[in-house]
Amino acid sequence: MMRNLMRIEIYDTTLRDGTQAENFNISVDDKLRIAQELDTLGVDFIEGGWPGSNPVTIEFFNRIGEIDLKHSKIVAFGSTRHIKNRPEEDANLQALLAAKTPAIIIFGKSWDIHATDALNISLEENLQIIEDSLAYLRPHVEHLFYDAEHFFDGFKNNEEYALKTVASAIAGGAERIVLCDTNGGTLPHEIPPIIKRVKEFVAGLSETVGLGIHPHNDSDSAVANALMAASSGVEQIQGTMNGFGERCGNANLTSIIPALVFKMGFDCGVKEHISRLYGCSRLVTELANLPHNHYQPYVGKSAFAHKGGIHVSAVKRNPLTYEHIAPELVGNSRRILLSDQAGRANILFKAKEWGIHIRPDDPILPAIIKELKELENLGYQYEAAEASFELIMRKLLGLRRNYFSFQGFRVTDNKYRMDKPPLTEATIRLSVGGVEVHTAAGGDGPVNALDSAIRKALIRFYPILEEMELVDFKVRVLSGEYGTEAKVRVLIESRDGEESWGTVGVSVNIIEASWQALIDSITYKLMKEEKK
Ligand SMILES: CC(=O)SCCNC(=O)CCNC(=O)[C@H](O)C(C)(C)COP(=O)(O)OP(=O)(O)OC[C@H]1O[C@@H](n2cnc3c(N)ncnc32)[C@H](O)[C@@H]1OP(=O)(O)O
Ligand SMILES: CC(=O)C(=O)O
Repeated sequence: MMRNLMRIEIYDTTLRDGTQAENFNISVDDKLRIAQELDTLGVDFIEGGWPGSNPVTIEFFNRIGEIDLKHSKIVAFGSTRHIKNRPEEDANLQALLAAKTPAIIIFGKSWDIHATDALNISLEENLQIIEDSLAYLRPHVEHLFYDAEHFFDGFKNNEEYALKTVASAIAGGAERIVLCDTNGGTLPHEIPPIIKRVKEFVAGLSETVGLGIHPHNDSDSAVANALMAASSGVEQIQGTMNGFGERCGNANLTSIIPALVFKMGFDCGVKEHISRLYGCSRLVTELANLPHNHYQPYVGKSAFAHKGGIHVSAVKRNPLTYEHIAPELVGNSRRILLSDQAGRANILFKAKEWGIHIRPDDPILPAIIKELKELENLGYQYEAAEASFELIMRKLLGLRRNYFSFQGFRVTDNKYRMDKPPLTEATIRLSVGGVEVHTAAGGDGPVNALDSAIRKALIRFYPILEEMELVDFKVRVLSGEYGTEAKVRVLIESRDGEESWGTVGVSVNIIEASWQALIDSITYKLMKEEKK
């Protein structure tokens, strides 16, 4: 239910804190591409990096200045000055100014032990460097923010001192005090009373300074903490796309933004473009060359994937029954999965998607479900191999054409010298429309050789097969539950210029299982062309 229409700032730090995540590495070009997408999405502030820390970041700030952003303001990040330097000679503060951004944020210490033990300075000196670093930057920049590092831990340990650091930041000219849960240990119930106290304190010092929050996810509470902070009245939420960030990550903006917009009634720049969220989330993982998390709320591939028959049946009647929001709102889409947990509704949904007409009372329906469940019991799995199941469904309905007829194959691996890889060859026999073909081909391995031989045999009849390629090949050993033989399941993903599709094979023999999946893949491509 919409409760208010308060404006809230969305501040993205994927390009800074996100890059502090293990294995998250992106180039300057990637950073520029992400910044442009965040701008199109309507994020208010984009933290580009720490200009004092590395050449990639400096290049980013040089180049982003030449790009005309429509909505977002770029922020340069850094720390308070070093105790030994005066602000005007501190390299870090100078680098922040050289970045020539409309906004700067610096972090300082709120927790007394960080001043005394990490910086090795007195509590008084810490207050001084916070205030004079900000005061030095203030005249040079449109927006000046202060990241109160470890604020929640500092507040719990020494409330009076943590609040003094906030007072120093306000005295230095910060317009936002961003309360950081740097170690990510704070739990949602702790957020409202602390924010209430800080708001009262800040209100006693300034009428214009607002609060922000920057939660980390070490207790798996970063999103919840951000939402608690929003409902406690902060003006700015900081997080990253997909929650990438140091250690367990930052607050995930792909969960926070839809919650703010659709569930809490907040207004923000992203509201208008929120259907780009799914694409933006995928762009970030793609450029970082990381797998996208299927189970991510809102933007994961599985976020609106329905498997249980009961769910599918109800969703078809009214999606609200098992979907908390409409997937299209964030650019995602509903998916119906095929598995041994499917019922009639799953099959009817898929049939419709594949252009197959089956009436809900068609007596073939129970037979299709039975076939699906029996095959899954034998080790086949159709969630990632829907093309194989479409072929089965068409066969049961008498709608499947035989494009070729296989008579046999042989695969040999000849390890003729111990210091050389084996020579692998496949020979196959098949016929197309009564024409017999007997072909051989070599390959890097047995499956590659088999694939090459099948295509060599078929391509002169079906040149369209040139368009397709195998993009993924997965083998899984199916253990005890399927009997004493070690069965394997092979999943193949193929693609052409238009789409990708998955097929499956199961056998105690890996070559046989691969052959089944290969044949399905080729048959699916031929059927697809014919459907056109
Ligand atoms: C909570 C956060 O996420 S903060 C952001 C963390 N991100 C990063 O650290 C990534 C980028 N960092 C870097 O490239 C490097 O650490 C640099 C360039 C910033 C600094 O490198 P170095 O000068 O070699 O120092 P080092 O990495 O050991 O950091 C410790 C120094 O930073 C100083 N420092 C740490 N926090 C602050 C602060 N808020 N204000 C002033 N100085 C600080 C410490 O006092 C210490 O200096 P000292 O040894 O003279 O006492
Ligand atoms: C500033 C920051 O990244 C933190 O305190 O977590």
